[in-house]
Amino acid sequence: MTSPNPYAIDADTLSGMKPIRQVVFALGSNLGDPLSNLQGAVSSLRDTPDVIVVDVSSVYETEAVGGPEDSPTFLNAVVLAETTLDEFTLLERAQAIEDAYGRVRTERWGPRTLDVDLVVVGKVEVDKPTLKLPHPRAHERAFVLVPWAEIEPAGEIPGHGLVVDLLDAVDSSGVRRRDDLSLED
Ligand SMILES: Nc1ncnc2c1ncn2[C@@H]1O[C@H](COP(=O)(O)OP(=O)(O)OP(=O)(O)O)[C@@H](O)[C@H]1O
Ligand SMILES: Nc1nc2c(c(=O)[nH]1)N=C(CO)CN2
Repeated sequence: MTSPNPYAIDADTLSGMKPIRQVVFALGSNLGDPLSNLQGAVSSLRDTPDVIVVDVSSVYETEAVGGPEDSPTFLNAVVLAETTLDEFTLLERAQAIEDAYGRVRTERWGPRTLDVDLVVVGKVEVDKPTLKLPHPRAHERAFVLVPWAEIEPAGEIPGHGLVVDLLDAVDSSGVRRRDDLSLED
C-alpha cells in the first residue's frame, strides 16, 4: 500500500485558493505636501494585508492635465504589486488610503491631496460606475505610462497594448523625473 502524499492539497482547499494577480496603482498629488502624501500612500500599500509591493517608480513632476487653468503641478508615481484581493476590495483600500490623506472629493480633475487609481488588475475587465478596469484613461496619460514603463517595460494594458508602444503615441514633454526625490524608505 502506498502511503498518503503529505504534500497533497485536498479539493476543498484547492477550490478556495485565490489567484495571485498583478495590480498597478497610479499615485498622484498636487496639494498639501505631495511628496509626503505619495510616501504615505506607498507605505500604506506596503502595510495592506495580502498586497505585496513589488516595485515603486521614481517620482515624476508633471504638468496638470485637465482641471482648472491654475492647477498646481503634480507629483506622480506608479506602484506594482501582487495580490490575492479582488478588485473591489482593492478599490476600497485605495479610497481608504486617499481618505487617510485628507482627500476631499470635489470637482472632477481638480487639485487633490492624494489620488490612488487602479490602472490594471491582472487581465480583469470591469465596467461599473464605481469601478472601470483597465482604467479608461490610463492608456493616454503620460503621467501614468512614463513611470510604469520605467519599472515594467513589458507592462500591458489589456485592450490597448504595451505601455512602451502607448508611450510613443502620447506627449510626455510635461513629465520630468525627479531623481532628487524618492518614495523608498
Ligand atoms: N480604475 C479605477 N480606479 C479608481 N477609481 C475608479 C476606477 N474606475 C472607476 N473609479 C471611480 O471613479 C471615481 C472618481 O475617482 P477620482 O475622484 O479618483 O477621479 P479623478 O481622479 O477625478 O479622475 P480620473 O478617473 O480621470 O482619474 C471613484 O469614486 C471610483 O469609484
Ligand atoms: N499631471 C497630472 N494631471 C492629472 C492627474 C495627475 O495625477 N497628474 N490626475 C488627474 C485625475 O486623476 C487629472 N490630471
